[in-house]
Amino acid sequence: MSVNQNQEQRKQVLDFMTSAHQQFASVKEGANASYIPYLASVPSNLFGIAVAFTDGEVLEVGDTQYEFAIESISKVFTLAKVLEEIGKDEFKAKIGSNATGEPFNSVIALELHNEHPYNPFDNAGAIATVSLLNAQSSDDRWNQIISTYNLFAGRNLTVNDEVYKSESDTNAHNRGISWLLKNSGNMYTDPDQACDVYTRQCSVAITCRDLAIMGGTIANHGVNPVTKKQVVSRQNIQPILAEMMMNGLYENTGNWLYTTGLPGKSGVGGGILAIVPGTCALAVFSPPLDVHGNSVKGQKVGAFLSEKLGWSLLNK
Ligand SMILES: NC(=O)CC[C@H](N)C(=O)O
Repeated sequence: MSVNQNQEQRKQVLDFMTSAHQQFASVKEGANASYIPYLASVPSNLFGIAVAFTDGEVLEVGDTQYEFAIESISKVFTLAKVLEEIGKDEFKAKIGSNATGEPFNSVIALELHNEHPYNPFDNAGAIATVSLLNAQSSDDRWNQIISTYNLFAGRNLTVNDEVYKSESDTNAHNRGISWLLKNSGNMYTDPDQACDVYTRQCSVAITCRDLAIMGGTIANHGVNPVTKKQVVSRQNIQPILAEMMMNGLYENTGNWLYTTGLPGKSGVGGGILAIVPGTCALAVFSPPLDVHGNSVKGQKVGAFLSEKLGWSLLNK
């Protein structure tokens, strides 16, 4: 493609991002997560859209520099690290790749399956995934995780201490899940340590731009499009995208796939990530969530841009 054609296409993407922002800014549906007190206090009207292309160009509209809590989107990047460590076959045997159809923190889902986790995005599987890292100590486990995230983002990320404190004070349910996993032999380190490191990973502060670049690394077959560093091997991209496609937005994943045709992942901090393999990643930040914990505006932007720009993988 000539330079001019490429610039023309990028302008078209930016124009659609701008019209999505204008069109959906006034949407009032949804509510901030409130079960983590800090998240309830984030201004609900913040709204950012960023797209990172595999050549490293990043387009941004709206509040793309505001730092928000990554929450469950972190699960994608810890999954990547653990896949690198133990390989996809062992991962599938120990954690899995099917949906439970239940909420992300469901204990019933765990009980229905002999307390075996089902996938890395429900909390049970996500905490078990953290526990699978071969680490000498809690600090070592944490350092392995944050250094992976830094490679995905191409900069040093930090934990939002207020989020971490708010979440640590209120994570008894997740600690309960961790001990159930221990009970059934599906916890590979001290349950409280795994839950604490998991809580810290959910408290990492990212901007919408960071999230687009982190996703852009997946879209770019594991190579960070900005730093050009290989962060995850190509063979692990398909398992990551499969998990996203199957359960990235929990019980609303089917509706998301129906409208976008793309693997996605949400977090209760208001972020949503969508991957267009080989092309780009879309990141949206808007705190009000649907009842399943997915950003309302994020889902609308994903559907709109995928349709306008022909991103769907199910219509090639
Ligand atoms: N879906 C989410 O983003 C949930 C993450 C949150 N830290 C929790 O464990 O409940």
